[in-house]
Amino acid sequence: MARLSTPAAPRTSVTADSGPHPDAPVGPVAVVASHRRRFGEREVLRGIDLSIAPGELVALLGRSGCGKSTLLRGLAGLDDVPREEVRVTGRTAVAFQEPRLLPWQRVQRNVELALLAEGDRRDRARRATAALAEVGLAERCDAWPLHLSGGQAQRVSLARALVVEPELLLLDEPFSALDALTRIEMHQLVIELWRKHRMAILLVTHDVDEALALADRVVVLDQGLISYEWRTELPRTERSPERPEVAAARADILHALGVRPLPPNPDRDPVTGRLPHPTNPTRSNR
Ligand SMILES: Nc1ncnc2c1ncn2[C@@H]1O[C@H](COP(=O)(O)OP(=O)(O)OP(=O)(O)O)[C@@H](O)[C@H]1O
Repeated sequence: MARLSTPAAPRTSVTADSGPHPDAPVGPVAVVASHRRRFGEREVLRGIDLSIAPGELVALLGRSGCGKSTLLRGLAGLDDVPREEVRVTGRTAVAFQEPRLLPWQRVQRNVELALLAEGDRRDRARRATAALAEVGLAERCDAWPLHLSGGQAQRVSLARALVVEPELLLLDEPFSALDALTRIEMHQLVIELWRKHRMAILLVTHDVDEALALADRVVVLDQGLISYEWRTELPRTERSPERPEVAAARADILHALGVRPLPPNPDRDPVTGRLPHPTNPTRSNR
């Protein structure tokens, strides 16, 4: 992975309710240009162009196997990609779908290990403690990973990513294995952390509603190419699914993903909207 050297300069806000840190560089934190990736005979990425601004929160949506994680791995420096195709400025950190904690190390040590090349032992411990407090786990520093709930383990994974103070945080479906309520709490936590630290985030997800609720920009990947983009400056508190522009974006994104809308019930009267007299009560309100 190549890193851009960019001059430090102030930058204007990219969103309605957050934006880059005042000290953030003026240029993009990541630039992907005509990026292709082949595994054997199969070309998984067929010419991706994507630029991520400092402080921007981008959601990457796509069907299973379309190449989302491949693109993320290239950005994270976990794949050998040509430097002219994938350039990243500053630090990156990744949180995956599985927390990937070392079970033989306590929570605190799992987070400290992300800093192995930095500072002295006391500094690493202090930063890990602070990161764990930020994700609400100050009390669990001495716990073993096996004693954590799924949501807690995912919080540790987030703390381990945050502790390196990334300019670009890469999240690869980090909420998909969580129950619905824990997922909502994690969404709120990610937004709080993002507002506070103002790093850019690339969130890989299958969940259209999660993407619409969290992102400034939703990018759809289809058959190795970006097929659709939606940008918004709507504050997150005003993105109810009923809002016409959100509903329209949802329909467009589903269309871009190849999901066809449910056809209207042919039994319903097109003028009155009423269904015929219910001979079968279980069908009466479909
Ligand atoms: N190291 C590899 N070697 C061979 N094939 C690979 C490798 N990594 C990924 N692939 C293939 O590339 C394709 C895209 O994989 P990728 O994991 O990027 O998809 P994805 O969109 O993230 O899928 P999912 O949503 O299911 O996680 C898949 O067909 C996968 O099998």
